[in-house]
Amino acid sequence: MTTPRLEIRNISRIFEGRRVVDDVSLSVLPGQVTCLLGPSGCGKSTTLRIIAGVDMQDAGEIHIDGRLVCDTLYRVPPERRSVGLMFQDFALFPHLTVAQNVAFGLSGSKLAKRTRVEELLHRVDLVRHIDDYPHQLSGGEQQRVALARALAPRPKIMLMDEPFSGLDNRLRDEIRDETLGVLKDEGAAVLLVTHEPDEAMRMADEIALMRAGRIVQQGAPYNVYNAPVDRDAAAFFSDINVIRGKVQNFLTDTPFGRFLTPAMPDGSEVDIIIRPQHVKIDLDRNGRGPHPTPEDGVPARAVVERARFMGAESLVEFRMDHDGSVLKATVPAVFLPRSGTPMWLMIRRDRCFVFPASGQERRG
Ligand SMILES: Nc1ncnc2c1ncn2[C@@H]1O[C@H](COP(=O)(O)OP(=O)(O)OP(=O)(O)O)[C@@H](O)[C@H]1O
Repeated sequence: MTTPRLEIRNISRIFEGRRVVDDVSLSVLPGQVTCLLGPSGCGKSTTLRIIAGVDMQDAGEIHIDGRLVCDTLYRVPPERRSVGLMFQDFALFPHLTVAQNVAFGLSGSKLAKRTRVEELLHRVDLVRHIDDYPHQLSGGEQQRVALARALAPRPKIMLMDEPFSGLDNRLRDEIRDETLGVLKDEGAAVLLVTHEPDEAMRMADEIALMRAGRIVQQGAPYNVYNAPVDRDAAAFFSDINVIRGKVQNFLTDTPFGRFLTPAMPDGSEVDIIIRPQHVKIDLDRNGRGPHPTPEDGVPARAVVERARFMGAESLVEFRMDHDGSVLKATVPAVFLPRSGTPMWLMIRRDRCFVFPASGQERRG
């Protein structure tokens, strides 16, 4: 089995009596990108700062390549952990050229340093700017220099805290993809903090979903998206529709048909969750809809409340006939039916998640 490049075990951090990082464990293999994903304030940056060695945990251990670097008694100083850092506001030194910035953390002969600087500037496609100063570069170019500078000493681990959030949308995707390519070439283990699900889906080999100081789910993006552990985990990645029902004899009846709910006790309420892109829309034919199918269950009637064109897709909101709730559907095309148009909706059963009902309703 490969030894994780980075392993943190049962890390906790308490600020003013509040456990902002709560028993967090995770590992990152060499060459792997793990995204620590969660809403603002959930403890992502604190976790990263502890790994970097600029903050100290109250409990737990950090191991790099199988060697303990920090517990509550023993502590390798930050500069000896072979950790590269890249933050959103991790500014370049304004009075140094691009080459001098990249060479900043390097030791060795002048020639060896120059070779490494040129190699990295080739990778990030900035050789032509080697003697320029930061103010002569665009935001995206500065970001690439910061990446080259962080990678120059060949860190075993790269810690990145929202590194792309200062860039405008158009640039961001390009820089993300380019950065990923460079990180993969360099083979460092990467732990990237973000609150944006899209960024995590785009960058990560593995996502660790964090909430209120804890990691609630960890896995490949495909699994975290398609098999969320609970309703909030599902809702973190997209809008969701919630259809509530009551369990009877291990089954739950809904306007979209009957669902098997074997693990739920009789009389309990369940939330059946479906993402808008997995709602199917069909026309109303004189009050009749499509036939039920095993894949999509029973159609339920609704009228269009409003439809909006979003660019890559259209978002249609429906008012359901059976209880007046609102259901959202997205269509990857221009589809803008008039308000009040009757239609039939079906839901893809293989894409439904069933959880015990949570306290707060999120319908309509
Ligand atoms: N030095 C500190 N003293 C007291 N509280 C702190 C300190 N640092 C962080 N916190 C608190 O700990 C919680 C977690 O903060 P942290 O910065 O780790 O969250 P985050 O998930 O990275 O959020 P964001 O995405 O907004 O940066 C927050 O409620 C924050 O106010």
